[in-house]
Amino acid sequence: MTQLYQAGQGQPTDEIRKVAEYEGIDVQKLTRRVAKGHVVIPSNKNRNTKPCGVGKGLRTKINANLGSSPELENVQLEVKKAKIAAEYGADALMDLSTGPKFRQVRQAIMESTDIPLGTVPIYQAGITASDAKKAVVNMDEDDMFRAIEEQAREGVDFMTVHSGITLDTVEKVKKSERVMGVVSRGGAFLTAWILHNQEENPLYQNYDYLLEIAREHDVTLSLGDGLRPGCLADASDIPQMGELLILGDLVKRAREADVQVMVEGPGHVPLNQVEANMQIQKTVCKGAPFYVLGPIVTDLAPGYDHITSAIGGALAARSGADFLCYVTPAEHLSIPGLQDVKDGLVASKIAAQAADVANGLKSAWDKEMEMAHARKDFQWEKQYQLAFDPEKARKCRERRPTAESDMCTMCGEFCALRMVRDNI
Ligand SMILES: C[C@H]1O[C@@H](n2cnc3c(N)ncnc32)[C@H](O)[C@@H]1O
Ligand SMILES: Cc1ncc(COP(=O)(O)O)c(N)n1
Ligand code: MET
Ligand code: SF4
Ligand SMILES: [Zn+2]
Repeated sequence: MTQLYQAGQGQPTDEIRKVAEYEGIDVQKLTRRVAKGHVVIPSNKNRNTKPCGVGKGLRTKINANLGSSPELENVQLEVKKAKIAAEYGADALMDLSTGPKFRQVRQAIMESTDIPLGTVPIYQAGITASDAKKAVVNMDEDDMFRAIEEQAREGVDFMTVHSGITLDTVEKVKKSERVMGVVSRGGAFLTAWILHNQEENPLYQNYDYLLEIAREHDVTLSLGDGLRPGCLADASDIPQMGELLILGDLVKRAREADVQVMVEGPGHVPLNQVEANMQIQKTVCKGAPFYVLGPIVTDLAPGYDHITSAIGGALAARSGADFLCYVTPAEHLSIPGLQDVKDGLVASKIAAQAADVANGLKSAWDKEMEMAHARKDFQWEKQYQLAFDPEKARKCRERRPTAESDMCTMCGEFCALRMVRDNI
């Protein structure tokens, strides 16, 4: 019995009750939203985590990507990244490991954190095939479903499946005038597989089997955007939209099978197209939670893509996105380090809060009011405590202290707040 099934019977699950409490919303209302598929709570039956609700009316959530690559693999480093991500407010983690010790990394992350974990099982299938059969394109359907099943048993809470990459959408990519082709890693594995084998994507062809596994372990599916744009010029093009139409159909089928489902989205999108992208997804996918990567709104800032994506992320979350995948300053340049993880998270938290305030979320406004009062009253400790990055705020003030606490070195004795307070 899945959470979606229970919610459909009007029965709030323990997870629904907990999320309703954290978010300060009515349990029955949340149960209805889960039943409709407008909210998902990724929570595998085989793992205990702090439940995190994603979707309509809830605080915008943040995911932090981590994991090893063939170029850098250190299990303890990934555990440290997971801990820093959790410390700076990540609501979920994705282990995107592609190094040989991917199992150890996944296990260590699950053991050292209590927040929901997502994965992309096609990576495991691809790496295993690359190792045992010489190439990713030599993986077969069994390899794919074996990876999904193994990870579902281990307790992975949500899984990205690129089921929208099909013979037809691959054809659309070939015919298109895309500059960047395919930039999604899972999308590339499956596009290459289809081109090599000239067969339909098993994750599409046998989607019902995928749903069976997800239902058995109550895994939430995250329908991958394998054809997301990799540069501004490719945004909102025919391959991206063609894939989205398929995802809309797959959302419906997941819900009919009582499997929770969300949808992944772009990517690299000019600011003026962000809102339309959110509205189209919400319409085509019938209100399914939308999980976006950025969007990055200019490609001219490598080293600062946490900022380019926070700008896009704020507008996206204001326009319907529910879940922001952080982007770190290392994006497009290298695997992120610890500082990158922290900087990426802080930037996403800013984007999410900006959107939550604009969307009128009470909990977001409450914090803004607390900060306003702490500032007015020169309560520095309180300000640090409310800050997304307390350490940085403290360092900034303490490097130039003032003799009196009710001012800072910006204006000194001419402190505006103090001048008016003393004369009113
Ligand atoms: C889809 C997103 O996943 C990110 N991504 C892929 N692999 C890793 C990794 N090992 N660590 C962190 N992020 C990763 C990419 O940078 C892209 O933004
Ligand atoms: C928001 C989002 N989009 C995509 C992916 C998967 O990465 P990829 O598609 O590159 O395999 C992800 N982990 N999160
Ligand atoms: C081509 S780099 C791989 C990830 C990329 N940043 C993306 O938008 O998906
Ligand atoms: S440039 Fe780097 S991040 Fe982009 S697809 Fe290639 S290896 Fe991955
Ligand atoms: Zn990119």
